Amino acid sequence: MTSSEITEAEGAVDTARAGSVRIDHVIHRYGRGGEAFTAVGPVDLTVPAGEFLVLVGASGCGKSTLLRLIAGFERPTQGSVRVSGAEPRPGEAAGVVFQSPRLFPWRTVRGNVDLALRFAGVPRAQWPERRAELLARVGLEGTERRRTWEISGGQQQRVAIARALAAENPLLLLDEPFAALDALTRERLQEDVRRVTERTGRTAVFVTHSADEAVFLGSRIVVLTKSPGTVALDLPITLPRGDIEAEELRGSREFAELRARVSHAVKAAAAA
Ligand SMILES: Nc1ncnc2c1ncn2[C@@H]1O[C@H](COP(=O)(O)OP(=O)(O)OP(=O)(O)O)[C@@H](O)[C@H]1O
Repeated sequence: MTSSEITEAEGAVDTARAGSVRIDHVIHRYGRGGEAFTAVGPVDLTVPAGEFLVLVGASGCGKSTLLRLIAGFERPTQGSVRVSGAEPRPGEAAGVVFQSPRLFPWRTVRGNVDLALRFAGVPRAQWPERRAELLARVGLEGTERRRTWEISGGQQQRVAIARALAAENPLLLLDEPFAALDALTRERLQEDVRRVTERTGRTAVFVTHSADEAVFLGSRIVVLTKSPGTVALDLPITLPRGDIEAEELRGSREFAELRARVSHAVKAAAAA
């Protein structure tokens, strides 16, 4: 047992550890004065390093706002957010993947990944090796010279994931990254993201509308109430992972039961 496991077993999570997230009494409002609108909170949430947390909830309940607060794109109106023990700074706190890939269309796959490596401060001499490694990790070997408009939507989203992984950041934030993809591509990418985070030991916070996606990916699922979003359900997911094929897992009774439970909680939270 490592020292961090001992700490967690004792009930206290080491929130200064790289990749951990701590959200304390956070409330976030958009606008000011009489126009102010409370989008989130109050929320208290601690995400230990290495966890795969999925945020689920009805449209407009504040999932993306919470993710933006963790990324450091927004500062909370009240309360505090800490990533790896410090106030998050945009571009430094986490690798972020959005619903649309947001690639540079005039660049090749290689050019897009290299730009991320440059932003991450990786010395140029290491780019070829790191690029090859990142593209292999997301199943894009051999596509380096292709323009982003020459590859499929699923492949574009894989490039976006490779870019987010370029910074070697211990935290990955994903905001409905597969929502625009067809069902088959979506399932494949879910398997890839799960594998990548498991292999690299990264913490992930993933936003989705889908109970199915949440149960497949999450080691923990948090369902938010309708706006302003607060925690309605905090559910650890203990499905077998390493020893079971994705198809078998998706077809299992335990999977179906959890999916039904999450789906029910999302509907109840939206109606409350
Ligand atoms: N920049 C902004 N200015 C004002 N209001 C905003 C802003 N961003 C979000 N909101 C509002 O805050 C609420 C929460 O939005 P948010 O995007 O976080 O929800 P969400 O759960 O991610 O929604 P969806 O699932 O539809 O993407 C919504 O009512 C939204 O209209």
